[in-house]
Amino acid sequence: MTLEFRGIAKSYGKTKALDRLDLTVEAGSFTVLCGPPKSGKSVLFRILVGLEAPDAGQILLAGRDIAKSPPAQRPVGYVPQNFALYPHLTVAQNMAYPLTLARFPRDEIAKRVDRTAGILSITHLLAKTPDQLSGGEKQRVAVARGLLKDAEIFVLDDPLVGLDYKLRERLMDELKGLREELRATFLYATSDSLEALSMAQVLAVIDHGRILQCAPPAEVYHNPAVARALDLIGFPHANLLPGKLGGGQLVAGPLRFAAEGSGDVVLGIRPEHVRLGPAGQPARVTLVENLGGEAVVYLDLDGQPLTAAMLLLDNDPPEIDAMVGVSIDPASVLLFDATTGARRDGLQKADAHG
Ligand SMILES: Nc1ncnc2c1ncn2[C@@H]1O[C@H](COP(=O)(O)OP(=O)(O)OP(=O)(O)O)[C@@H](O)[C@H]1O
Repeated sequence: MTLEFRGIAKSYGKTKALDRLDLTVEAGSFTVLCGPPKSGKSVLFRILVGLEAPDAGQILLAGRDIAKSPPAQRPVGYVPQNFALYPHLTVAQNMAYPLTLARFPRDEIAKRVDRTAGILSITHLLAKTPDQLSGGEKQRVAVARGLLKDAEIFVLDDPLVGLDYKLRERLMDELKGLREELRATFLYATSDSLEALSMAQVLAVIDHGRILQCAPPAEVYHNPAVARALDLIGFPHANLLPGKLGGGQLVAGPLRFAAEGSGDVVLGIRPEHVRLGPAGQPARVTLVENLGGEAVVYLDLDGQPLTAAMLLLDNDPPEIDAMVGVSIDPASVLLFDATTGARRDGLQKADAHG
């Protein structure tokens, strides 16, 4: 069932949490909603689940508006951001709790608990109480509880936050497998753009209660629709520089490219497109983060800060304060309107002469 949010608005006093948000979630997709803290992810989810009512807008499920349906009648399973397990109940009882409340038959509950526990590899924990579990195990139980419902759509609000790297990787894999097994739509929120890029089939970028772009992750990464989407997705963060088009040139601080057009623009340059070598414009290295296989190199190019990412195949990263040559392929420069942030034509046909 396709899920469509249309014009969803929600304010708390003067805070606009959702600003006439539109989003279409394809049936059976793993859609990741990625945006900074306070961008409206949790509020959107609470509205979908029915814990809160929108001020305006529709939630269409297969074309039918469910915005006013009682929560229990919505085919939506929910893993909230701040889960709490009941300390006096066992894992099995914790998982079963929402179904017990909804007066499901006992044998049906037992069947579902066993099945979901099996999928999430927590069968051995079912008789334990929360105080006997590690942080990661508790999180897994909370996820399992949200997935127990017979639902078309499962909503997971930042379920891996706070877990260590290895556990996150494992749970990420399991969640992907789970979606295939349940044949349901997964809508997953995170503020970690690397997590979003690695998990999403479809990536919806949210900021200030609006969707900036909704597309496959590679499309968002390589073809951001607006400057803010480039800024939010990817790490290390993209370089965003103010520039001016005119007289056959694009000038951005010390950078110059041949270019058509006129007006104020913002240049977006991914760190991996800032090439370092003996040739090019001289820049001073201000900081180096050595990540093992690659390094993030922070530069000062004639007063313009610039971030470069370099693979460390056979070479060592440069030393702090060393002078390096910087070159940027004009075809990799993304251009945005300085006022609206909207994408403009790039420099594909131009030559750099920096
Ligand atoms: N019950 C509430 N009362 C008042 N303001 C609220 C309430 N719930 C959310 N907000 C505000 O709405 C905005 C969106 O919040 P929301 O929790 O959806 O952000 P989020 O994207 O989920 O952030 P995070 O990644 O930190 O969870 C924020 O400014 C938040 O302070």
